[in-house]
Amino acid sequence: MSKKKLSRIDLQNMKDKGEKAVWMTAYDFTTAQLAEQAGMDMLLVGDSLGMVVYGYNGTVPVTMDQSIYHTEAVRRGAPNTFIIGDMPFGTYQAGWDDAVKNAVRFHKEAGVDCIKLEGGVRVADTIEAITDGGMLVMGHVGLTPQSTGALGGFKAQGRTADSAMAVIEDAMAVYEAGAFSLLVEAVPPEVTKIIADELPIPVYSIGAGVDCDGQVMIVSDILGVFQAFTPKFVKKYANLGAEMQKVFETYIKEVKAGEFPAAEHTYKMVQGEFEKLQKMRTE
Ligand SMILES: Nc1nc(=O)c2c([nH]1)NC[C@@H]1CN(c3ccc(C(=O)N[C@@H](CCC(=O)O)C(=O)O)cc3)CN21
Ligand SMILES: CC(C)C(=O)C(=O)O
Ligand SMILES: [Mg+2]
Repeated sequence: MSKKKLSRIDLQNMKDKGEKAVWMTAYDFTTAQLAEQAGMDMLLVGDSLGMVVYGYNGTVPVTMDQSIYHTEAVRRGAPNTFIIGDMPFGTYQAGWDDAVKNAVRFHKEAGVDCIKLEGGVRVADTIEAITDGGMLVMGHVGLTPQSTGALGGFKAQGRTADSAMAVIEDAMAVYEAGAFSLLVEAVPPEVTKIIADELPIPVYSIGAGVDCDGQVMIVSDILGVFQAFTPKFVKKYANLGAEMQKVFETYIKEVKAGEFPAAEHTYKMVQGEFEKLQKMRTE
């Protein structure tokens, strides 16, 4: 099955027609290939890779190089899918110059279609600078995992009127700065609906309810392979972790018992060559 890669216009049309966009994270070639074959609208090479691939307890340690390597692999697996590069912590905080250069790296080295960065009012100028550079920016407001230090943990946002106002103001700032779309994370659905209704650009949710223009999930969560924690908003569509463990156990058992490899997993010597070899070794 070959499909045409979506553009920002397609994504905008989907919002305008009320058609949901579905995306997930991917960090490797194989997963990206399967997602493209399944018809995924977009793929995010999330800095969540720090937690689900590298085992850090947050996203703060993730580097630009790590993100580039994984994004290159995902692009090779999904050449016809809209790919979002996730700007790691520290690659856009120190100034526009840095931010624009790192956004350019994602495009030149990893072939992304857009980049995403976290924050609202405080990153509006940065979004504007990258947009002025001719690149597409997706905003990310609500729970912003790179600032869990400031937020006091991975906590849902917008649960009080004051906090909801702050999330809405962040969303407005991201839009006014020129972002082409916005991700809202871990916010009550009523607040997300206000944002999706008021902003003309597509508004997507992770843990922020159904009343918006699409959803994203972490691939390791929907497959049921990530065990360290499960956010409330995750739906596990399978328990592949248990399946994987069963495979590993069976493999161990069969090798120990001498049952694997069987004849069909081995190579045959060319006719007559083994006899020749035995003769050579006795001469
Ligand atoms: N595997 C994975 N899934 C994710 O959704 C995810 C990551 N990793 N890494 C980056 C961030 C971190 N995220 C998280 C992590 C934990 C909670 C969580 O456990 N929240 C609690 C409530 C905590 C509170 O409000 O105090 C919950 O019950 O949802 C939420 C989002 C979302 N992102
Ligand atoms: C929370 C999600 C969508 C994200 O930014 C990531 O996977 O890094
Ligand atoms: Mg991220």
